[in-house]
Amino acid sequence: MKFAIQVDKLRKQYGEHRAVKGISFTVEEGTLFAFLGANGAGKSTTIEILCTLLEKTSGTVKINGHTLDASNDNAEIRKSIGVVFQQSLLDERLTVRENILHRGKTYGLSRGQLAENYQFVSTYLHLEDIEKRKYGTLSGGQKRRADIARALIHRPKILFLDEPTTGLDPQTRQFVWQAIKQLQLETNMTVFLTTHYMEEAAVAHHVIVLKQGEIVAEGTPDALKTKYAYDSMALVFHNSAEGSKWLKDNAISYTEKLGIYTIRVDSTLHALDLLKKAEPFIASFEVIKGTMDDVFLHIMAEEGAA
Ligand SMILES: Nc1ncnc2c1ncn2[C@@H]1O[C@H](COP(=O)(O)OP(=O)(O)OP(=O)(O)O)[C@@H](O)[C@H]1O
Repeated sequence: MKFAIQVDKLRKQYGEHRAVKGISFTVEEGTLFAFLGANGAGKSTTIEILCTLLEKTSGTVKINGHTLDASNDNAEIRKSIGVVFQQSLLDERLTVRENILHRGKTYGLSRGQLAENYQFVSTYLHLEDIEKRKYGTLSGGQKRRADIARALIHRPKILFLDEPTTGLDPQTRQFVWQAIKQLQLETNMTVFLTTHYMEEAAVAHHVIVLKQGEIVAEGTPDALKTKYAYDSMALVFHNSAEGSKWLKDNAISYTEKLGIYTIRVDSTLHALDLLKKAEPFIASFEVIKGTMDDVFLHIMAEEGAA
């Protein structure tokens, strides 16, 4: 197994404030890695350190085999990563194409290589319709596409994205997110992202939940869902009194709201088993799968609200 990122006991202190408290984790090459956390958890601080933009207080960090803060390594790290932050870095007065090509030149790419790379980013981010427009005139979603294209022009091994879809409308968010996922899958690039959207974290290979500078949970989305979320089943009975009696007689705990009885189930098969037994009483039912939202809420509640 090859690691794109290795972080060991990373700490960051702003004066007296301990923003990151000795976290350790690894990111496998070619995976999509999601960093979750409530506001102020330390996500941006961590990502800025990994991208060489902020000095760490202590700990070791390796990016693509280069050790952060070792001689010349930070320059090598910068060449091998692409970064998209919440604030854009593109020039409002230049066209999208000019902005991206200008960025490519700062990496010393040859004319041929630059043209090839531009074609690559343009295809993935669908730049055809916006490349001739000035960056300052674009919508939020169009800007985001250009931001990501700029970060990819030198074909980095790792793409860092700090809340890439925050503030976008749902349709644009979906579009940008599809492009990121497709890129990751088809080019085997490592993608490290912070996000507030649980459905985005749900498709990551690995998720870390950060709280007040510490890792409070990590694993695959499935493992986290198994541990922190559960499936439930909503039942409507022909006769509520008879239905609730059946639940009580079978020692099944439930909550009830407006005649809908919700019970916890271990799995879909468990739900099926219960349905067979309670069939004479049931007018309708719905099995509700546990979500990453449940995971996040559960972890936040468990560890005390931020
Ligand atoms: N330059 C700074 N000086 C002092 N404290 C800071 C500085 N930058 C961040 N902090 C503090 O460090 C903690 C972590 O902040 P950080 O921005 O990394 O969190 P975050 O998880 O990215 O939050 P958000 O989701 O709101 O962006 C917060 O308590 C924040 O107030």
